[in-house]
This record gives sequence, structure tokens and C-alpha cells, in this order.
Amino acid sequence: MEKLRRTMMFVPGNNPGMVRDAGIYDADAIMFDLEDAVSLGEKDAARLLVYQALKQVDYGNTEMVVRVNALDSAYGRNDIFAMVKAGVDVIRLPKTESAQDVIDVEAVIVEAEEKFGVPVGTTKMMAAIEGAAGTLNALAIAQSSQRLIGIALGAEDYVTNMKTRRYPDGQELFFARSMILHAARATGIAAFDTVYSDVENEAGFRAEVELIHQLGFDGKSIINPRQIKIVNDVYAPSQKEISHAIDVLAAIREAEEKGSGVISLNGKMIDKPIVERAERVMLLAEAAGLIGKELK
Ligand SMILES: CC(C)(COP(=O)(O)OP(=O)(O)OC[C@H]1O[C@@H](n2cnc3c(N)ncnc32)[C@H](O)[C@@H]1OP(=O)(O)O)[C@@H](O)C(=O)NCCC(=O)NCCSC(=O)C[C@@](O)(CC(=O)O)C(=O)O
Ligand SMILES: [Mg+2]
Repeated sequence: MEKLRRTMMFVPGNNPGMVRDAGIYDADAIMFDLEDAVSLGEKDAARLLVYQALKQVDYGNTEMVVRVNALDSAYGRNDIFAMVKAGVDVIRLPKTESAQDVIDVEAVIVEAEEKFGVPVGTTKMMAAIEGAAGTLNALAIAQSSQRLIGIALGAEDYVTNMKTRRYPDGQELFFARSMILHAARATGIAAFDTVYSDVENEAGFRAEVELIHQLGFDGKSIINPRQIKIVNDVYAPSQKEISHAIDVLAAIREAEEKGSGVISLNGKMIDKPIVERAERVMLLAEAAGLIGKELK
């Protein structure tokens, strides 16, 4: 079954209080950051803090992601070794520019898995695209490893690279968002939108979430627990969508029982993509607490 990742919450890896309590807010994924949220002087301490947290703190079933430093920095290799040893679920590469960036990081992950007796292939990856080169190479990046669960936009770095800034309507991100979405969908992996840095602007944040939901993103990187409910609200299906999904799934079950290939509901033909959408509506409805498992 598809794993829901509506929210991936960045948690600065050098903040002991935030790292310790990150699990209480019910983000779909927690993303400890060892890269840009951590100053150079704190890199080693942050790596140790995140390592200890992954080993000792109970984050329940929440997916644990760590954004490591780039491999060509003084920290990337040590970050990867420590996180693999700690049993992290997903390693996020920052500022991915090419398929080779992913292949290089994967090689270090394999080394670390072998060294620490972690079954090879266990550690998943995601790649953040944060500039023009990565955007143009999005498809090759998405195709570069079986370990990739998804690709993500990093808009703050992206707009800097593009010599612009972020605007309320997000026009400046349209090409990158489209490239990332198409690359993800073409390869069957997930697409994650970028952070919204103005935490106090809830209306602006909601408008951005509505836009990326409409475009088809699986979810969004976030930076503050207050952003979780807004994302979950926007991604929750309406009662009308849920009722329709229930009818679609009932119709397909009935058709299967009768051995019929063609299904119609209220005079409209129901085909595979409609059934797939109905299943996803039910998954999102269950995650939003709008239905019980028995209705799925
Ligand atoms: C923004 C702010 C300072 C606001 O602080 P405030 O104090 O006003 O927050 P409040 O709401 O008052 O906090 C209420 C309670 O929640 C706790 N709490 C808050 N935030 C929490 C959190 N994140 N994790 C766990 N706990 C948290 C807090 O400790 C308090 O707990 P308590 O005291 O117990 O009540 C704070 O949120 C924060 O630091 N965020 C993370 C920033 C960060 O990680 N940036 C790097 C990643 S982006 C990047 O690099 C760009 C990118 O690369 C991205 C891409 O690639 O997509 C690109 O290029 O675009
Ligand atoms: Mg960035």
C-alpha cells in the first residue's frame, strides 16, 4: 500500500529540545537536518545528537529522514556512515544536480551498510533538487537509484540560483515544480514540494499548499509543527469525494463478483484510473480520521 507522506518536518539537528520532541506533533515524516540549518562549527555535534536520538528516542512509526551534507563537503561521508549505523529510514541528498550525485551517495551508503551489518538496500534515499542543473536533470535523477522514494524541490536555494526570489503566487517555481512532478510520476516515485519559510503567514501557507495539492504533489517539506494541520486539512478529501470513492469501490467489487469487466456507476463508465483515485481518496480519508479502516 502507498505510504502517505503529506508532511516532512525539518528539525534542526543541532537543537536538542526540538530533536527530542519532534515525534509529538504527528508529522508523517521527521527530517533531521545536518546541512543548512547547522553552522559549520556545530556539524560534528549535530551529527552525534541526531545519531543518539535515532538510537534512543522512540518516534513510533514515523518515518525518519536525515538531510546529510553534500558528499564533496568535509561532513557528507561521516554523516552518511553515522546515519546508516543508527538505522535511519531515508537519507536526503541536498542540492542534487545529476544522477551521478545520487550514484555516488548510494555507493557510500552501500559501504556503510556492509560495515555496520545493515542489510544492503535497507536505507532508502531521496534527492532534493535546488537549482537549474538539477531541475533540467530531474528525470535522470529520479531514474538513478532503486532506493529513491522521491524527489523534492528546495525552493530557497532554487530561487537564489535563478536570480529571483519567492513571490506569493509561486510563478517563479512553476517550471521546477512541473519538472519534478513529471520526473517523479514517470518513474513511480513521490514528489515533495518545498518549505514555506514565513511561518507566521498561515493564509499564504494554505494558499501554497492548495496550489501544490492541485498540481499533484504527494506532500510538502515543512519547518514548523503549526504547518502540519494546515497540510493535512488541505489533503483531506471532502465528504462528497469520499462518498463517490465508496460507491466506485462498491461498484468494482460487485462487477468483480459478477465476473464483469465493464463497470458503470450512475451511467458513467468506471475504469482503472478512477478506481486508483478512489483508493487514494480512501487512504487520505483514513489518514485524516474521516473514515474507519472497515470502510476501505
Ligand atoms: C521557523 C522557526 C525558527 C520558528 O520558531 P518558533 O520558535 O517561532 O516556533 P514556535 O511555533 O513558537 O514553536 C512552538 C514549539 O514547536 C517547536 N518547534 C518549532 N519548530 C520545530 C521544528 N521544526 N521541529 C521540532 N519542533 C519545532 C518549538 O521548539 C516549540 O516547542 P516548545 O518550546 O516545547 O513549545 C522554527 O520552527 C524552526 O527552527 N524550524 C526549522 C527550520 C529549519 O529546519 N530550517 C532548515 C530547513 S529549510 C532549508 O534549508 C531551505 C531549503 O533547503 C528547504 C528544502 O530543501 O526544501 C531550500 O533550499 O528551500
Ligand atoms: Mg536548500
